[in-house]
Amino acid sequence: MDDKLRIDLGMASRYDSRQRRTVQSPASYKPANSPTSSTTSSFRQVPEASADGQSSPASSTARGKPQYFFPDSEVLDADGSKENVTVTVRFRPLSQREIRQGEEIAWYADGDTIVRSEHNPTLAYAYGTWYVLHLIYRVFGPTTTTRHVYDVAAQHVVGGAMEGINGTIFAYGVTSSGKTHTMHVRSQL
Ligand SMILES: Nc1ncnc2c1ncn2[C@@H]1O[C@H](COP(=O)(O)OP(=O)(O)OP(=O)(O)O)[C@@H](O)[C@H]1O
Repeated sequence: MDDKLRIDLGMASRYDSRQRRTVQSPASYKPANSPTSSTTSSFRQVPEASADGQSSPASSTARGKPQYFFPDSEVLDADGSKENVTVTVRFRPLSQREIRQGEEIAWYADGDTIVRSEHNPTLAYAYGTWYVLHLIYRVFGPTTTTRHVYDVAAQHVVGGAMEGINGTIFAYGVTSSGKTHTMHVRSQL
């Protein structure tokens, strides 16, 4: 990743705790080719492979045997309306130090849903683009307040938790990309 790309990726997910009963503990998840175990989304149960490599019917799965769940792309809408995991991208402004050092913006928020390369405008990630297996939901520019990011990207997950719906919000990005600022700093809302 370009070291001048200053983005902070937040991912929020929610799902009804009633569905949770059908899912094994995280240790038994086996997401297909997922770069991170925390990017769980909607899952479909895949018939467990028998010892000879053939799939056995789900109904023959013995109690206590591990069950594996894979991301099910079929449940995802192009508009993300059925997606339980969303990715939001937040750009922070260049710091004074970076400005002094002559660093430049490499990527920017082009509207609410597009991340575009400053150097190659034809290169962009747009709403609906798969990014680390999930859909970019919203893109926030450097003037966006943390309060607004929270309202758009996180409040519904927090509200869901109050109603008993499991949810996770986390931020990831390179060092100094703004994870703590986004997730923690109340005084800078
Ligand atoms: N949206 C923003 N607007 C203004 N300043 C910001 C913004 N995001 C981050 N900063 C500033 O950038 C610096 C780095 O941010 P922060 O500490 O949140 O990064 P981090 O991703 O948590 O870093 P690390 O991974 O090293 O812990 C801080 O000084 C912070 O105040």
